[in-house]
Amino acid sequence: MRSNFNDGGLFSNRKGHLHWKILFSGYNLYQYLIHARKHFQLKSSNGHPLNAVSLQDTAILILGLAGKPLANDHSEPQEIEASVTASSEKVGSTLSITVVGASGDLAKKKIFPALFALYYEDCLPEDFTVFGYARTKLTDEELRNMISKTLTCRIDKKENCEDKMDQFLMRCFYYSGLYSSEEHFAVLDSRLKEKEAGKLSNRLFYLSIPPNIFVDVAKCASLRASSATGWTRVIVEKPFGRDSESSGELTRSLKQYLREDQIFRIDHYLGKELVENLSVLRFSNLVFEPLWSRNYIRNVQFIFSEDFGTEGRGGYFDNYGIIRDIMQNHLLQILALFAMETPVSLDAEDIRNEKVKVLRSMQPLLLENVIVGQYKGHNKGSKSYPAYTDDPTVPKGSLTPTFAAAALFLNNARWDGVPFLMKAGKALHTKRAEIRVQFRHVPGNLYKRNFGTDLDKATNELVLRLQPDEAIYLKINNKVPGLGMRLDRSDLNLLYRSRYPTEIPDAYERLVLDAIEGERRLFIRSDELDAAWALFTPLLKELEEKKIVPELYPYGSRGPVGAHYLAAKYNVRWGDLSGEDS
Ligand SMILES: NC(=O)C1=CN([C@@H]2O[C@H](COP(=O)(O)OP(=O)(O)OC[C@H]3O[C@@H](n4cnc5c(N)ncnc54)[C@H](OP(=O)(O)O)[C@@H]3O)[C@@H](O)[C@H]2O)C=CC1
Ligand SMILES: O=C1O[C@H](COP(=O)(O)O)[C@@H](O)[C@H](O)[C@H]1O
Repeated sequence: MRSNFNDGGLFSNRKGHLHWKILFSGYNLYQYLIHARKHFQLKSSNGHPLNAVSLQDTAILILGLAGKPLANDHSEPQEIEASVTASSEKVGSTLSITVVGASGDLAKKKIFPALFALYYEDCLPEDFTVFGYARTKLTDEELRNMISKTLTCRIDKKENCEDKMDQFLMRCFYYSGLYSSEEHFAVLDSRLKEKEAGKLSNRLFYLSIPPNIFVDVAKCASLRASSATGWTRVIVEKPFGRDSESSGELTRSLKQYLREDQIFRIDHYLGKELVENLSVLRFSNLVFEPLWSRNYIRNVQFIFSEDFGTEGRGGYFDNYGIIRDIMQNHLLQILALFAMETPVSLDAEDIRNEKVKVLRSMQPLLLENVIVGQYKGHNKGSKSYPAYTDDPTVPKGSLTPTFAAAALFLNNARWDGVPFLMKAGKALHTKRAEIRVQFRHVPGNLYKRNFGTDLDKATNELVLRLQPDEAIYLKINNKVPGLGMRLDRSDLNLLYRSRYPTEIPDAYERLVLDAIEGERRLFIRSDELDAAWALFTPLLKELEEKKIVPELYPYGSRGPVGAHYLAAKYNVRWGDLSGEDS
């Protein structure tokens, strides 16, 4: 179990806790809290003592046991949750995780492996159960066989891994049911109760299913399989609608059955290590924050590229396209984190308040600032690569973009006039995700003549490579050693695999753990979602109404040339095409 608390400091540096220790010594509160700490102090990703409140409520609970009232129905949800969390320690508590859509691709590829990794890292509570739920008929054993194929051990920690896998699999069970059947969820509830054995239960539902059945499942889970004693939370996978209207409708429907604080809208890019590090880099290093504005930054680029097509997911993809699949969520979320003002604290609401301000400050996205593309078939040597429209699940003549580039602007004092460029594409020449920050020219540069006419090539560029091979590097101009005065471009390079020889956790591990711990910072709040859709919906409607034909690009190429013209319009060169990268 990950623990946040510094043993020596718990009571001495928190005045209130010291007070309680004395006040409740008759209940052996110290022992109680130490025990609670051991079992409940899971550390969330913001590194804060999340359960400090719970410990406080432990004291309140004891006060309650001594005759004062406990949180009632009028309390804030978090307060109830905290009191319940605390009371659970008396009777023992358990966590039940139900993966709805357990037979699907995401569940097998990401969710079960993330749960195993958390178990292996001792991040799950001692008492937990995992249930798979889907329509496919499977026995517990068949589910275990299915998921065992995708569980992996950490490269750097192999010891006891096989045993741990077996132990984990023994905690996994399956129930086959329909997504809209309250009766089936009632049976699931009784199966969960059997495993929970009368303990206080916290329940997490992961909706790894197509979006058209989100609401059915939220309804059935909420009405028939909610925990009666602990918290119930629901992780919802994207897509959260396909425009403002459908997203608003989805939010309203979900909120018929769930409170906002129970809904965890996942954007797995927010769980990526380098996206987490973006704020650390900026706010904890004096050298970056003063440069973080229009005064020093010429443009910022958010680049996503995959070297494979929609293989197998064409049916889903054709209804969404690359703008909805990648830009409206992953890239825009990173942009918001990048551009936000310093939040009041690292608390979820403070960070999300700042992000939403960025999203609301975006200038409308004009069609003239967007280019779209679609990959076409291509032969290379003896190998042939299919066109997007060769996918049998894609309608012939589809105009759905598999590539898009956009120039966005923010209407605020910090970023006025700075182009924020996004580029996302499938079936390109490489698999990569990066944030690139290109700085302005050095005014009155003494070494100007050493760069020749191409001053652009000599600007500093900060690159955060999110994947693969995580790295942060800064392109600088440097004197080539020797008697002459020759400059070249070099990198100050932080290559993660050299500096941190441990395996980086998958984004899903961090996010599932945060959901278990009630840490909402990396999940999308409904107002963020509304603002993100408000930005993209008019553009998407215009593209569809005007039936804009995407520019074709060969499978495995660098994408349509239109992207260069778009960047050039703002005097920008795409950083990933400069050919001098580490
Ligand atoms: N796969 C990925 O890499 C990613 C997926 N997502 C999102 O995660 C969610 C799950 O993705 P993924 O696992 O790929 O999805 P799948 O298409 O594999 O669906 C998951 C499960 O849902 C059930 N299902 C599928 N279609 C229907 C339908 N029309 N009606 C009712 N049930 C259906 C099936 O289970 P059964 O038939 O057994 O009931 C299936 O195994 C989706 O919302 C997706 O957009 C997000 C990011 C990446
Ligand atoms: O959400 C999605 O993300 C994946 C890419 O995720 P990554 O973590 O492998 O970079 C993308 O392939 C998929 O189309 C999209 O729905």
